[in-house]
Order: sequence, then C-alpha cells, then structure tokens
Amino acid sequence: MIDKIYCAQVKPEMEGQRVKLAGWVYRKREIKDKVFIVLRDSSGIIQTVFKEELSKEAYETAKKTGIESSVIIEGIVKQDKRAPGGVEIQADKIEVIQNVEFFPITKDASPEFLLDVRHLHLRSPKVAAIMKVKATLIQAAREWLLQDGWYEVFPPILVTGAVEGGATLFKLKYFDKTAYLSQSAQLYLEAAIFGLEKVWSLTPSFRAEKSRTRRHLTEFWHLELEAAWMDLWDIMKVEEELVSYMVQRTLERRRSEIEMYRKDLTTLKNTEPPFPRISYDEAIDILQSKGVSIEWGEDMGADEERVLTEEFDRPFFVYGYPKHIKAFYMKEDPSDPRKVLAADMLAPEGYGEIIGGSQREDDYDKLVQRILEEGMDPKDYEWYLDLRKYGSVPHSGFGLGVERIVAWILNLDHVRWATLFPRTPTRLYP
Ligand SMILES: NC(=O)C[C@H]([NH3+])C(=O)NS(=O)(=O)OC[C@H]1O[C@@H](n2cnc3c(N)ncnc32)[C@H](O)[C@@H]1O
Ligand SMILES: [Mg+2]
Repeated sequence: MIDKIYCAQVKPEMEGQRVKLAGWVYRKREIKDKVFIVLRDSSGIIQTVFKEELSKEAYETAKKTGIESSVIIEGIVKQDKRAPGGVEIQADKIEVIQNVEFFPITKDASPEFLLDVRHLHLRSPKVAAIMKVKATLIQAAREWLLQDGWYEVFPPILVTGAVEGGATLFKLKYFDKTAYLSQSAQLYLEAAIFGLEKVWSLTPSFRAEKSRTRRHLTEFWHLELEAAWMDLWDIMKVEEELVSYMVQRTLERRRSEIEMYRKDLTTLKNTEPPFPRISYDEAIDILQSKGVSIEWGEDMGADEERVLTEEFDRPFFVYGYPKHIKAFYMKEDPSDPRKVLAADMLAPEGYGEIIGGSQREDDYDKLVQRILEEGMDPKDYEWYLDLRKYGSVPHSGFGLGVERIVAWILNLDHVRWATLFPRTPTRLYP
C-alpha cells in the first residue's frame, strides 16, 4: 500500500507540510499559467494546483491528464479560502497510473444511461455517499441488535416454498428438483427462535415483481427479526427502537452525506419512540376524508400510502389489516376474525411502507386452515407446521427493506439508487 493520506485528512492547519495523495481526477481546469486538478478519493475531494515554477514536468503532465485518470500527487499544503475545505495542494509531482482520454459519463447523462454504466457511476461522490449511508445504517442496526441481545443467523436463499405469495417467486432448477430464491428468511427465523429466542438476519430477498414502481426491486436487502414470546405490540416497540437508533446514529455519523441529498432533516430527527399508531380502519377513514376512493377491505398501494403519509411528519404504524389481503402465516385477531395481528411501518414524505411485520399463527390447525384457504399445499410446509407441533409459542417478527429506508433518509426518487447494482424487471446488467 503506498504511503499516502486521504483528501479529507488534509487540513488548513497543515500549511507548509508535504503530503502524498492518490486518487482520480475528478475535475480539471486550466487558468492562464495554472492547471487545477480536483482529486477525488474515498474520503472526498481536494484541489491541487500545478504551476511551471513549481515543476515544469508536473505542470506539463497535469495539462495532458484526463478526467478519471488514476494519479498519485505530491505537494505542499497551502491555506486558500477559495478552495474546497479552505485548503489546496501546491503540487510539484504527479505520477499518472492510467490516463483516461474520455470518460463516458458527462454532466447531462440520463438516469437510464447512468444505470447502463452503473459500474462507472458508483465512483461519483454522490453515489458513494449513498453507499456510506447504507453501510452506516446497517452498522447501527448491528450495534443495537447486539446490545439488545439478538443473535445473527444465516438462513438459506435456496428454498422450496413461498412466504409472500407464489406469484413473485423466482423458480430455478435444483438438480432433479425445483427450488426458489428466498422472498423472505422469516420461516427459517421462526425455526431458529426455539433455540435462540431472538434472532435476526440480513439477506438478499427476491421478488419477481412486475410492478414498476419507485419502491420495488426484484432483489433487495432485507433485515429481518423474529422473537419468541413477543406479540404484535412487543415487536412494534422493537421496530421503533431499532429504526430510531439506526436513523439517529446515521444522522450523527453521515450528516454531510445526507445533506448532499436533503436540507430539511425534520422527519429524520422526529424518530424518538413511540411512533404514532393508527388502525387500518382509521387509515381508511383518513383516505376517504381526503377524497381517495378506497373501501374497507381493499389493500393500500403506493399511491394510497403516499396520501396517508401526508398526515405525519415521522414514521408511523398502521395495524390491524383485513385478513384476506395479508399473508397466510399471520395470526387472526381474536377480537375480530376479519383482521390479522399485522402492522406495517410507513415512512413519511410519501415513502410509505418500509417495514412489514406481524404476530404469527402459532396454532397448528388454524395455520393448516390458512394454508388451504390460500390455495397452498400443507405438505409443502410440513417442516414449518412442525414448529406448531413441538412446543409452539406466541411469536412475532418483521422485515425492513433496507433500500426503502435509505430512499426515505436520502429523499431518493427511486429505491434503485439505494443499491449497488439495481435489479428490476428491465435491468439485470451490469
Ligand atoms: N420477516 C418478516 O416478517 C418479513 C415478511 N415475511 C415480508 O417479507 N414482508 S413484506 O413482504 O412486507 O416485506 C418486508 C419489507 O421488505 C421490503 N420489500 C418488500 N418487497 C420489496 C421489493 N420488491 N423491493 C424492495 N423492498 C421490498 C419492504 O420494506 C417491506 O416492508
Ligand atoms: Mg408488506
């Protein structure tokens, strides 16, 4: 590893010191007898200036260096209020690792083109900022889960059945059998709680969703928790404490990256528990009062949720959905058999659902009945039903869509920007 420092480590108080930096040419301009190169590395950018009186050779080389060339630059730190960060490098040495004559991404590149060359766009500081925020969110989640006594487990991705409906399964040939890509680790987490009680996993989940909305991917990162002995109200408290910790630590640790995307941080700061809770019935009343044509029993899609989020300046829960619009594994509400003990967490500012969760049906016969009602074959779920035969317990869990919470935090116009290489019905490459 070359003996260099990062752009962000160069401070005005280092005036007069000699430094070596390595990175890529982010911007370049020639003014009179100077060449200004803005160097980019993983920490940010810094201005370097080349003049003949400092080094004719370096000046001539700098003049010929193209955007996104990989370079190593040496020089003396100088305070300059006009430069980014109030500091620049008076450069007297440049080693060009690879010169780039023409870099295909230009200022007027369309979103679709940027996705076509995603492998080249990842290097832009704004895209790198998204990935830093995503990484920090997950780091914060790990911190909270560790201190709250949750065990990380590593469930399979090759599975034999649906969790969230057969229509969105990706099927693949598995030797002489049929397998599917996991839609959710939930059922396997439910098996894990009989030994570990509180478990979590972070896995890719796959949905052959044909819907082309700004919040659906065909492959997304899924943070899922499952806990024995918890009911719906218990798990909702876990959700709000976890999300609160994730958002607030990320706000502390990645403020500058977040501010690249939004100036108003109000909704991110409004994440002290408890989050507001409204019933599905109340949600329907609100939507109807706002002129949305929706009847009790209908599901709320992205459009309806967008309208509902206008009523809130923070994340909030909707609980008590009708049974027929929710998954087979959800426990019927003992006080109203039309409903299930399910709750979604919705993000404000139009983002809608970021978490889906519920209390699970822990009665064997009722679960068989729900499987049959959904037109599925109990034989395909024999192992899952065993969990209701050998020491069944009340238990609950949820899944958080990582790209969805990133999209809200950074006010992104589509979840595809929140993942390294987005997968949608029309995008499988690069
Ligand atoms: N362990 C559990 O209880 C999770 C449960 N089996 C489950 O998968 N619920 S979910 O379908 O609402 O998906 C959970 C979350 O996963 C996200 N999600 C769900 N589907 C997608 C797609 N297609 N793209 C991006 N994000 C998605 C979204 O935030 C949902 O709220
Ligand atoms: Mg859901």
